[in-house]
Amino acid sequence: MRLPFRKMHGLGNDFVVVDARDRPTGLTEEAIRLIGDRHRGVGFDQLVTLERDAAGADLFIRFHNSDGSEAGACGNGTRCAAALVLDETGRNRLSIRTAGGTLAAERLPGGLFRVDMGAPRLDWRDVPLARPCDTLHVPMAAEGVRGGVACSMGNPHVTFFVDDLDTLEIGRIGPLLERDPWLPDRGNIGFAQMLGRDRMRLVVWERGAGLTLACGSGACAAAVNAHRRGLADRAVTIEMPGGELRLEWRESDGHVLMAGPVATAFSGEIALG
Ligand SMILES: N[C@@H](CCC[C@H](N)C(=O)O)C(=O)O
Repeated sequence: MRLPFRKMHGLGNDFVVVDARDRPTGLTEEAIRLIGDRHRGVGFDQLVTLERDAAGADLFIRFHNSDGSEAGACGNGTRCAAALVLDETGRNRLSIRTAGGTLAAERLPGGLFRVDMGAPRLDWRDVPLARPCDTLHVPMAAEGVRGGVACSMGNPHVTFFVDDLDTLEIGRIGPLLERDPWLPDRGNIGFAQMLGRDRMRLVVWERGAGLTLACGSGACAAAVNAHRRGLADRAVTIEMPGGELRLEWRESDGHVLMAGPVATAFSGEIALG
Protein backbone atom coordinates (compact mmCIF):
# COMPACT_ATOMS: atom_id res chain seq x y z
CA MET A 1 0.00 0.00 0.00
CA ARG A 2 1.23 3.49 -0.81
CA LEU A 3 0.14 6.58 1.09
CA PRO A 4 0.40 9.89 -0.83
CA PHE A 5 1.58 12.85 1.24
CA ARG A 6 2.50 16.47 0.85
CA LYS A 7 5.39 18.03 2.78
CA MET A 8 4.43 21.55 3.87
CA HIS A 9 5.69 24.12 6.32
CA GLY A 10 4.68 27.34 8.02
CA LEU A 11 7.84 29.37 8.72
CA GLY A 12 9.90 26.18 8.82
CA ASN A 13 7.58 24.38 11.29
CA ASP A 14 7.22 21.34 9.03
CA PHE A 15 4.44 18.86 8.38
CA VAL A 16 3.66 15.71 6.50
CA VAL A 17 0.04 16.18 5.39
CA VAL A 18 -1.99 13.04 4.61
CA ASP A 19 -5.56 12.74 3.41
CA ALA A 20 -7.95 10.46 5.30
CA ARG A 21 -11.15 12.03 3.98
CA ASP A 22 -12.00 9.04 1.79
CA ARG A 23 -10.34 6.24 3.70
CA PRO A 24 -8.39 6.04 6.99
CA THR A 25 -4.61 6.03 6.73
CA GLY A 26 -4.36 3.19 9.26
CA LEU A 27 -1.10 4.68 10.57
CA THR A 28 -0.08 3.31 13.97
CA GLU A 29 1.81 5.38 16.55
CA GLU A 30 4.96 3.44 15.64
CA ALA A 31 4.50 4.19 11.92
CA ILE A 32 3.96 7.88 12.71
CA ARG A 33 7.22 7.98 14.69
CA LEU A 34 9.05 6.27 11.83
CA ILE A 35 7.71 8.64 9.15
CA GLY A 36 8.61 11.55 11.47
CA ASP A 37 12.19 10.36 11.91
CA ARG A 38 14.47 12.87 10.12
CA HIS A 39 17.07 10.19 9.37
CA ARG A 40 15.00 7.10 8.60
CA GLY A 41 11.73 8.63 7.42
CA VAL A 42 10.40 11.79 5.76
CA GLY A 43 10.80 13.88 8.91
CA PHE A 44 8.32 16.35 10.39
CA ASP A 45 7.45 18.33 13.48
CA GLN A 46 3.81 17.21 13.11
CA LEU A 47 1.81 14.76 11.02
CA VAL A 48 -1.35 16.54 9.83
CA THR A 49 -4.24 14.25 8.91
CA LEU A 50 -7.21 15.63 6.97
CA GLU A 51 -10.52 13.94 7.83
CA ARG A 52 -14.19 14.48 7.12
CA ASP A 53 -15.98 16.15 10.03
CA ALA A 54 -18.98 14.31 11.45
CA ALA A 55 -20.30 17.46 13.17
CA GLY A 56 -20.74 19.57 10.02
CA ALA A 57 -17.53 21.60 9.73
CA ASP A 58 -15.84 21.68 6.31
CA LEU A 59 -12.87 19.71 7.63
CA PHE A 60 -11.55 17.87 10.68
CA ILE A 61 -7.77 18.02 11.26
CA ARG A 62 -5.83 15.66 13.53
CA PHE A 63 -2.28 16.42 14.67
CA HIS A 64 0.46 14.05 15.83
CA ASN A 65 3.88 15.14 17.09
CA SER A 66 7.05 13.43 15.83
CA ASP A 67 7.19 11.39 19.07
CA GLY A 68 3.80 9.87 18.10
CA SER A 69 1.70 11.76 20.70
CA GLU A 70 -1.51 13.48 19.62
CA ALA A 71 -1.93 17.27 19.97
CA GLY A 72 -5.18 19.22 20.27
CA ALA A 73 -3.96 22.21 18.25
CA CYS A 74 -1.31 23.26 15.76
CA GLY A 75 -1.50 26.77 14.38
CA ASN A 76 1.01 26.48 11.53
CA GLY A 77 -0.34 23.05 10.57
CA THR A 78 -3.88 24.44 10.48
CA ARG A 79 -2.79 27.20 8.09
CA CYS A 80 -1.12 24.62 5.84
CA ALA A 81 -4.12 22.26 5.81
CA ALA A 82 -6.50 25.17 5.26
CA ALA A 83 -4.43 26.49 2.34
CA LEU A 84 -4.43 23.06 0.73
CA VAL A 85 -8.23 22.66 0.98
CA LEU A 86 -8.94 26.29 0.03
CA ASP A 87 -6.79 25.84 -3.11
CA GLU A 88 -8.47 22.52 -3.87
CA THR A 89 -12.01 23.95 -3.57
CA GLY A 90 -11.35 27.49 -4.84
CA ARG A 91 -13.03 28.84 -1.71
CA ASN A 92 -11.82 31.69 0.49
CA ARG A 93 -13.13 30.54 3.88
CA LEU A 94 -13.32 27.26 5.72
CA SER A 95 -14.69 25.97 9.03
CA ILE A 96 -12.39 23.48 10.73
CA ARG A 97 -12.74 21.21 13.73
CA THR A 98 -9.79 19.93 15.74
CA ALA A 99 -9.58 18.02 19.02
CA GLY A 100 -8.90 21.42 20.64
CA GLY A 101 -11.91 23.30 19.24
CA THR A 102 -13.66 24.76 16.20
CA LEU A 103 -11.66 27.20 14.10
CA ALA A 104 -12.16 29.32 10.99
CA ALA A 105 -9.59 29.86 8.26
CA GLU A 106 -9.47 32.37 5.42
CA ARG A 107 -7.26 33.35 2.53
CA LEU A 108 -5.79 36.87 2.73
CA PRO A 109 -4.27 38.88 -0.11
CA GLY A 110 -0.53 38.44 -0.64
CA GLY A 111 -0.41 34.66 -0.17
CA LEU A 112 -1.17 34.79 3.54
CA PHE A 113 -3.67 32.67 5.47
CA ARG A 114 -5.42 33.66 8.69
CA VAL A 115 -6.85 31.30 11.27
CA ASP A 116 -9.25 32.29 14.02
CA MET A 117 -7.76 30.09 16.74
CA GLY A 118 -10.66 30.67 19.15
CA ALA A 119 -10.43 31.98 22.71
CA PRO A 120 -7.50 31.06 24.97
CA ARG A 121 -8.37 29.19 28.15
CA LEU A 122 -6.82 30.81 31.17
CA ASP A 123 -7.95 28.67 34.10
CA TRP A 124 -5.31 26.34 35.62
CA ARG A 125 -7.61 23.32 35.07
CA ASP A 126 -7.80 24.02 31.32
CA VAL A 127 -4.04 24.26 30.67
CA PRO A 128 -3.87 21.85 32.56
CA LEU A 129 -1.64 22.60 35.56
CA ALA A 130 -1.09 20.01 38.27
CA ARG A 131 -2.82 22.00 41.04
CA PRO A 132 -4.62 25.31 41.66
CA CYS A 133 -2.47 28.26 40.58
CA ASP A 134 -2.75 31.78 39.12
CA THR A 135 -1.84 31.05 35.49
CA LEU A 136 -0.24 34.53 35.23
CA HIS A 137 2.50 33.46 37.65
CA VAL A 138 3.28 29.76 37.50
CA PRO A 139 6.25 29.06 39.78
CA MET A 140 8.16 27.03 37.21
CA ALA A 141 11.87 27.73 36.79
CA ALA A 142 15.01 26.56 35.01
CA GLU A 143 18.42 28.14 34.45
CA GLY A 144 17.80 31.71 33.22
CA VAL A 145 13.99 31.67 33.51
CA ARG A 146 11.49 31.83 36.34
CA GLY A 147 7.74 32.47 36.67
CA GLY A 148 5.92 31.39 33.51
CA VAL A 149 2.53 32.47 32.15
CA ALA A 150 0.27 29.57 31.19
CA CYS A 151 -2.75 29.20 28.94
CA SER A 152 -4.34 26.68 26.63
CA MET A 153 -4.86 27.31 22.91
CA GLY A 154 -6.41 23.86 22.63
CA ASN A 155 -2.97 22.60 23.75
CA PRO A 156 -0.88 23.53 26.81
CA HIS A 157 1.52 26.48 26.69
CA VAL A 158 3.78 28.25 29.18
CA THR A 159 5.57 31.44 28.12
CA PHE A 160 8.64 32.81 29.90
CA PHE A 161 9.48 36.49 29.31
CA VAL A 162 13.20 37.21 29.38
CA ASP A 163 15.47 40.22 28.78
CA ASP A 164 17.80 38.47 26.34
CA LEU A 165 16.76 35.34 24.47
CA ASP A 166 20.31 34.75 23.24
CA THR A 167 21.65 34.01 26.73
CA LEU A 168 19.34 30.96 27.18
CA GLU A 169 20.33 27.36 26.52
CA ILE A 170 16.90 26.38 25.19
CA GLY A 171 18.03 22.97 23.94
CA ARG A 172 18.91 22.10 27.54
CA ILE A 173 16.14 23.79 29.58
CA GLY A 174 13.33 23.19 27.05
CA PRO A 175 13.03 19.44 27.63
CA LEU A 176 13.19 19.90 31.41
CA LEU A 177 10.39 22.48 31.39
CA GLU A 178 8.29 20.42 28.91
CA ARG A 179 8.17 17.68 31.58
CA ASP A 180 7.96 19.95 34.64
CA PRO A 181 5.77 18.46 37.42
CA TRP A 182 3.46 21.50 37.05
CA LEU A 183 2.44 20.14 33.61
CA PRO A 184 0.67 16.76 33.92
CA ASP A 185 0.18 16.55 30.12
CA ARG A 186 3.65 18.05 29.43
CA GLY A 187 3.68 21.44 27.69
CA ASN A 188 4.88 23.63 24.85
CA ILE A 189 7.41 26.10 26.28
CA GLY A 190 7.82 29.58 24.79
CA PHE A 191 10.77 31.90 25.49
CA ALA A 192 9.90 35.49 24.60
CA GLN A 193 11.80 38.74 24.48
CA MET A 194 9.75 41.92 24.08
CA LEU A 195 11.05 44.37 21.44
CA GLY A 196 8.22 46.88 21.96
CA ARG A 197 4.49 46.80 22.73
CA ASP A 198 3.76 45.49 19.22
CA ARG A 199 6.74 43.21 18.56
CA MET A 200 8.54 40.35 20.25
CA ARG A 201 11.02 37.57 19.56
CA LEU A 202 9.94 34.04 20.40
CA VAL A 203 11.54 30.59 20.41
CA VAL A 204 9.35 27.57 21.22
CA TRP A 205 10.37 24.20 22.57
CA GLU A 206 7.43 22.08 21.43
CA ARG A 207 5.98 19.20 23.38
CA GLY A 208 6.66 15.99 21.49
CA ALA A 209 8.73 17.67 18.76
CA GLY A 210 11.48 19.68 20.48
CA LEU A 211 13.04 22.90 19.20
CA THR A 212 11.10 24.25 16.21
CA LEU A 213 11.66 27.13 13.79
CA ALA A 214 8.17 28.45 14.60
CA CYS A 215 5.06 27.46 16.54
CA GLY A 216 1.66 28.96 15.65
CA SER A 217 -0.22 28.08 18.82
CA GLY A 218 2.90 29.08 20.81
CA ALA A 219 2.81 32.47 19.10
CA CYS A 220 -0.91 32.82 19.99
CA ALA A 221 -0.13 31.93 23.62
CA ALA A 222 2.80 34.39 23.73
CA ALA A 223 0.62 37.21 22.36
CA VAL A 224 -2.12 36.48 24.92
CA ASN A 225 0.31 36.05 27.81
CA ALA A 226 2.26 39.23 26.96
CA HIS A 227 -0.98 41.25 26.95
CA ARG A 228 -2.10 39.66 30.25
CA ARG A 229 1.25 40.63 31.81
CA GLY A 230 0.81 44.22 30.54
CA LEU A 231 3.82 43.92 28.21
CA ALA A 232 2.08 44.20 24.82
CA ASP A 233 -0.92 45.63 23.01
CA ARG A 234 -3.55 43.27 21.61
CA ALA A 235 -1.93 43.20 18.15
CA VAL A 236 1.68 42.04 17.88
CA THR A 237 4.18 40.82 15.31
CA ILE A 238 6.08 37.79 16.54
CA GLU A 239 9.55 37.07 15.14
CA MET A 240 10.56 33.42 15.34
CA PRO A 241 13.71 31.80 13.90
CA GLY A 242 11.71 30.75 10.78
CA GLY A 243 9.95 34.09 10.20
CA GLU A 244 7.12 36.32 11.37
CA LEU A 245 3.48 35.81 12.33
CA ARG A 246 0.93 38.56 12.89
CA LEU A 247 -1.26 38.03 15.96
CA GLU A 248 -4.31 39.79 17.35
CA TRP A 249 -6.17 38.95 20.55
CA ARG A 250 -9.47 40.47 19.43
CA GLU A 251 -11.24 42.49 22.11
CA SER A 252 -14.80 42.01 20.78
CA ASP A 253 -14.97 38.22 21.23
CA GLY A 254 -11.67 37.25 22.90
CA HIS A 255 -10.58 35.15 19.90
CA VAL A 256 -6.96 34.99 18.75
CA LEU A 257 -6.30 35.63 15.05
CA MET A 258 -3.06 34.34 13.55
CA ALA A 259 -1.90 35.30 10.05
CA GLY A 260 1.13 34.09 8.14
CA PRO A 261 2.47 32.26 5.09
CA VAL A 262 2.50 28.57 4.15
CA ALA A 263 4.62 26.64 1.66
CA THR A 264 4.79 23.24 -0.02
CA ALA A 265 8.28 21.71 -0.14
CA PHE A 266 7.51 18.50 -2.06
CA SER A 267 5.07 15.65 -2.32
CA GLY A 268 5.51 11.91 -2.54
CA GLU A 269 4.27 8.49 -1.51
CA ILE A 270 5.10 6.45 1.57
CA ALA A 271 5.34 2.69 1.04
CA LEU A 272 3.51 1.26 4.05
CA GLY A 273 4.74 -1.95 5.60
N1 LIG B 1 3.54 23.30 15.65
C1 LIG B 1 2.45 23.64 16.40
C2 LIG B 1 2.11 23.02 17.69
C3 LIG B 1 2.07 21.51 17.61
C4 LIG B 1 1.51 20.77 18.78
C5 LIG B 1 2.34 20.79 20.02
N2 LIG B 1 3.65 20.29 19.86
C6 LIG B 1 1.60 20.07 21.14
O1 LIG B 1 1.93 18.92 21.49
O2 LIG B 1 0.67 20.66 21.70
C7 LIG B 1 1.82 24.98 16.11
O3 LIG B 1 2.14 25.58 15.07
O4 LIG B 1 0.95 25.41 16.86
